[in-house]
Amino acid sequence: MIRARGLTKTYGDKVAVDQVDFTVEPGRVTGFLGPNGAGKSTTMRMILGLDAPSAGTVSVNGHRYAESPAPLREIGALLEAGALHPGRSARDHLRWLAASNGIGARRVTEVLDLVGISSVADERAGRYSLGMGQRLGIAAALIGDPPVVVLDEPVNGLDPEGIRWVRALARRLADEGRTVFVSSHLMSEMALTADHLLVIGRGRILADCSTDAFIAQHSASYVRLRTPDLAEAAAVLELTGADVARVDGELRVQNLDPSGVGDLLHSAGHRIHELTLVRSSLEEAFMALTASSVEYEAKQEVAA
Ligand SMILES: Nc1ncnc2c1ncn2[C@@H]1O[C@H](COP(=O)(O)OP(=O)(O)OP(=O)(O)O)[C@@H](O)[C@H]1O
Repeated sequence: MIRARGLTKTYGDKVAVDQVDFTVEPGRVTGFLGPNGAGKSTTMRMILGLDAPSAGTVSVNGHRYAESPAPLREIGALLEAGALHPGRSARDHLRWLAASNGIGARRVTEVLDLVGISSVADERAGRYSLGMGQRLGIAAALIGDPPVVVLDEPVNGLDPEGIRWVRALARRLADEGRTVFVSSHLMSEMALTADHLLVIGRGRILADCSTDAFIAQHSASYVRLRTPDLAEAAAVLELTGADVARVDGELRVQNLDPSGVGDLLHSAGHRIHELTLVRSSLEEAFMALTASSVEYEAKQEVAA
């Protein structure tokens, strides 16, 4: 598992990650969700020992990454695509990685098959599409058969088939009992991929809960009502304690379901032109949750 305690990273005056505590558990996909600049990559770089924390600690399987005798067998990571020698083939790149970590050459063939690029494995990586590059990056992450896998924005730039593939792979890795930590700035993507969510904004953890709990808590709904008798209908509904707002010539009703609204208005003799249950999207919930952090960023930049 991955465990962060008081994890902090500052760049000059800028606090990129601010006293963060979290645990990423094995056997499930944990989504690391936050808007651009929230601190996801910085956190992941600290997990991998690529950046030193300014304060606090982060450990992988109980110890710091830098203390691991065989890091690629401990944790596999996809950080950014394209950090690859363009003249080298996928197979050579993976062979070199395997050899320098004491991993047998057979594993190279296995991971090439696993990510589906065996047929182009001897081509120069410079010719690869973005999707193929991402698959190669994932192959490199998995070469040591690590129990912990960290993927930073793995679906960025992928086509729908590639996105589905990454999702299925993350699921399979978690089902095998691994710790899978995947970052994204897209709520909709995380809702489909992750069992558990860690939401970060302005370097702070804003939510740490199951995806189901997040959806239940944040996907607000209301009943949209169109009627020629707006004021009277609102009065009838308010008498029952419903929360009624008048917006753009319609009523928005909370605390009552559509059949409750319909029955009440019918018995009071009002005509109904529309009765719809409207659910706010998860994307909206996520934007609302992280809005203050984004606003703060924007204001800071304007001030600077
Ligand atoms: N090397 C650095 N020097 C100065 N500031 C940095 C550095 N790296 C990151 N930052 C700042 O730290 C904050 C967090 O950045 P980080 O890249 O971790 O965010 P992120 O959530 O991964 O966003 P994105 O999705 O845009 O990559 C940002 O405000 C960024 O500008």
